[in-house]
Amino acid sequence: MKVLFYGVREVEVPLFHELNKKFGYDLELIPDYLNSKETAEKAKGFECVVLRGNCFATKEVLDMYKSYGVKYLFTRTVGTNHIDVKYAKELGFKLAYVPFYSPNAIAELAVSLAMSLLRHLPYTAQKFNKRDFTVDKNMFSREVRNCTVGVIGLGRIGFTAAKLFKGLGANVIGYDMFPKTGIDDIVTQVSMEELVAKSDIITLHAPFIKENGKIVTKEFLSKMKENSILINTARGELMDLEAVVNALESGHLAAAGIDTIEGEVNYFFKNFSNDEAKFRLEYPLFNRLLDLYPRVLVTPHVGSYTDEAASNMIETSLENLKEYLDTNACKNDIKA
Ligand SMILES: O=C(O)CC[C@@H](O)C(=O)O
Repeated sequence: MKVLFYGVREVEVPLFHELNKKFGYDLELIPDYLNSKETAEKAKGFECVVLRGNCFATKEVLDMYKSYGVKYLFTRTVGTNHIDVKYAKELGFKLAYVPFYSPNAIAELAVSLAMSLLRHLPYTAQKFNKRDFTVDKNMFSREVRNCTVGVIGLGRIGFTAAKLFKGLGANVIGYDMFPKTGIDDIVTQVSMEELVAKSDIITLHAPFIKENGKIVTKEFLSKMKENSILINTARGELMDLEAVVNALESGHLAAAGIDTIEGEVNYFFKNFSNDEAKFRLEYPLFNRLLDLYPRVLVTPHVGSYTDEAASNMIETSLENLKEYLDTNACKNDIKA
């Protein structure tokens, strides 16, 4: 079976070949993201196509895939909001996703961003890089054990982040739309209002559900503690970016660590360093955010870019296909 994988990074290629040994598929690994007619055309001749985040399976793309004879449309991600699932089902595609992979990948990034900002590491490193070795009041830090960390979304990733913060000594509180059992020794579950009011660091680990709208709004930010830190390694759509930038610029928020931004497909994974002036004109809001460095750390959606997570995502996708081929069904089918 010929299988096309989009968005394959160089470091992943040996993993694909190793993990495919037990399946023996005919793999085509391409670095392109599915974001244009040209990239959709790359699926000609393949029965199975596997996407990643920022690969958009729109109605137009799905019609093209259908005409090419693609039967299996997978994503090697937890999130599925880049696929028009309803339309894909109508067209009869067999769908699958990766319901979980190493939760530590994302949770560790969230903790790293939070700790770097809490200890003012980017500020300090930037100053030292300019050969200024003086210590100033901006480097004075709170210790995380004297902080309350609020975790929004207590699924596998949120709970792993909670355990890591707890291990560092923080007081960890959490909120989930669907309260969890068996986690009370790690995280105290509270209402969203209480979490927002009490947290020194808030970290988002919820999926983006269009019908529920954004979590981090102007109102949410106004209720966050003065001098608190916001971390988002989940989905950019969860926050009103303009409101976040305003809260940072006004000084109400001390810092933010952000791995996902609404509309990130426009600039993540591309190099604008030779045309910064044009880039600034095109994306003024994103540039206002970037200009807040070193109080703001932005990373290009690399939460899952780790050895363990990449293996999990590839292996589960290959297994999903095997399950479909063996049984004509798959436990990781995407629900409409
Ligand atoms: O494909 C990626 O790079 C990230 C995917 C990640 O956000 C997910 O939903 O699993």
